[in-house]
Formats: sequence, C-alpha cells, structure tokens
Amino acid sequence: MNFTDRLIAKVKEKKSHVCVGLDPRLDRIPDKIREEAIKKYGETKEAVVDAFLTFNQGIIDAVKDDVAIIKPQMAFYEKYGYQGIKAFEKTVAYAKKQGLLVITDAKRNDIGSTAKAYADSYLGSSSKSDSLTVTPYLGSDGIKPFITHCQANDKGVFILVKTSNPSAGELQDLELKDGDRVYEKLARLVEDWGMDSIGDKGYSSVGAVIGATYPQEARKLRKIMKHNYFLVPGYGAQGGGAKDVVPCFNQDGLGAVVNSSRGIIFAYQQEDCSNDYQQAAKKAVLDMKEDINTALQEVNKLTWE
Ligand SMILES: O=c1ccn([C@@H]2O[C@H](COP(=O)(O)O)[C@@H](O)[C@H]2O)c(=O)[nH]1
Repeated sequence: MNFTDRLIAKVKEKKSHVCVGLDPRLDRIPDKIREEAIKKYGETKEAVVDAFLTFNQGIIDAVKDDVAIIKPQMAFYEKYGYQGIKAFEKTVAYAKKQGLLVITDAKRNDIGSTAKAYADSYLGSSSKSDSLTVTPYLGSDGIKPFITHCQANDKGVFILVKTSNPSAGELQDLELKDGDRVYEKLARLVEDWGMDSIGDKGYSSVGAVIGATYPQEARKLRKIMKHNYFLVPGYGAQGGGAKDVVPCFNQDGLGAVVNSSRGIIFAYQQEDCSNDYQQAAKKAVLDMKEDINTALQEVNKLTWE
C-alpha cells in the first residue's frame, strides 16, 4: 500500500495531524531514567543509549493513541556512534510494534550511485522506517534512487523545500530569472518527481518539508504541490502555531503532518506542567491535536470522511 495511503488511514484513525519528534538530549531526560541507566552501565555511552530507549518508549506509550507518526532525528543518535544507532533502531522497532508510522529525519542525499546506498539503507525492504527526509541540492539524479525505493517498497520521502530555520531564505528565497524563488522551483520539481507515485487518495509518496514558520510561503507552495504531503516542522519551540499550519492543508482536510519535538517530549519541564514526563507529553499532544483541528474547522478544512 502506497506510503501516503497508509499515512492517511492512520491520520483518520487517530483523528490527528500531529507528528511527535523523538529528539532525545541527555541533559533533558528525567533524572530518574538517567540515574537508573548509569547504575546499570556506569557513565558510558551504553548508559546514554539505555536512557534514550527507556525515555522514547515512555513517550511512544504516552502518545500512541493520538498520533499517526513519529519522527526520530538521526543527529541525536549518531552523536553516540554505533550504540546510538542501536537506540535509534530499537526506537523505530518499538514504534512500529505500537502501530505507528516512522519518518527518519536524516536529510540524506549524494551523487546518484551513493544516493542509492542511502536509499538501500533507509528505504530498503528490510528497513523498518516508513519514510526519510531528503535534501534536493544535488538535483534529480540524487533523488531518483529514493523514488525508485518508494515505489518498490511502499516507502515515502519528504524533500526539503522551505525549511523552518531563520536563515532558510538565504538560498531558498533567491529569485530566479523566470521570477520564481528557489523554493518555488523546488516545489515544481517535487510535484513532478512525485507524479508516478500517486496513491489511491490522490497523494504522492514524494512529499515536501515546509516550515510552520513560513505560512505565507506555505500558501503558495500548497497551490504548486497539490499532490504532495507536507511534513511541517517548526511548531511550538520554533514559534509556529496552529493558525500558521492551516495553509499547509488542502481543502480535503489532509495534506500535512505537523511535527513538534521539544514541545512534546520535554513538556514536563515547562511551568504548570506535570512532573510526570509521560503525562505532560500526552497533554501536550492532546492540546496540539485539538488546536490544529480547531484551526482547520474554522476554515472548513476539517473532515474525517
Ligand atoms: O525545516 C526543518 C527541517 C527539519 N526540522 C527538524 O524538526 C525537528 C524540530 O524540533 P523542535 O524541537 O520541534 O523545534 C528537529 O528534529 C529538526 O531537526 C526542522 O526543525 N526544520
């Protein structure tokens, strides 16, 4: 089954467009989890990894009824070498066992022959992850191996188009000779690259990353990429809110999953939040789900049909 068809089925089942980012940081993990891991393994990388896994499993258990998909960020696992990769793989396996879909946020790409190795590793038939973030800077020969794997193995990709960071515009907003901005040109390429991978629900397994911090650009991009699902980071900790993500959705009430990482997994550290990290994460997800659904309803974009 096409990746976006599977994603849409889960989104409808959970009535939620929320994606939870699993970006663990040792200094923000609850003391109890960290101390227990150190008791078992001493002050080692093994302890870090054990703490990450316990923490991630706790978050997954807390949010799984209200999210369709999670997004572990590879950087936080790679930092701890092969042990970190093991924690990442076990996290993905656990999320899958709980019925969630997974986006691996690794922003991979290279020349075609090397891109194929990345595609084999992240989108091969034995990879547990359902999708991968990909950078488009190398052009279509770097993108093709990922798309081939999406088609062969029912996986998905999210290609960086308009990122959420403050300096995103330095390159992405440059104006081209024909009047398009770079991000608009990229959007046209993404629409084109995804045309042969459209599922039953009308969405391609080739998606795009669009920051919640750029709602005006998102409105233009939604018109260009009618068949592409958006992964929308930048909600919460980076300042994006529910109203900002509305332009990322189509009139069918679909078309985007909105990611929040720190705002959910470290909600327990915010004032007025429960000290229990699982309870706090669940509440943060429920609030985010409700805020997005309400904002969509106000513009008649909420439907679970
Ligand atoms: O444009 C982009 C692309 C990816 N990200 C990633 O999303 C999360 C955001 O984390 P928060 O804690 O919710 O800010 C993180 O993994 C980024 O690497 C992004 O923010 N913007």
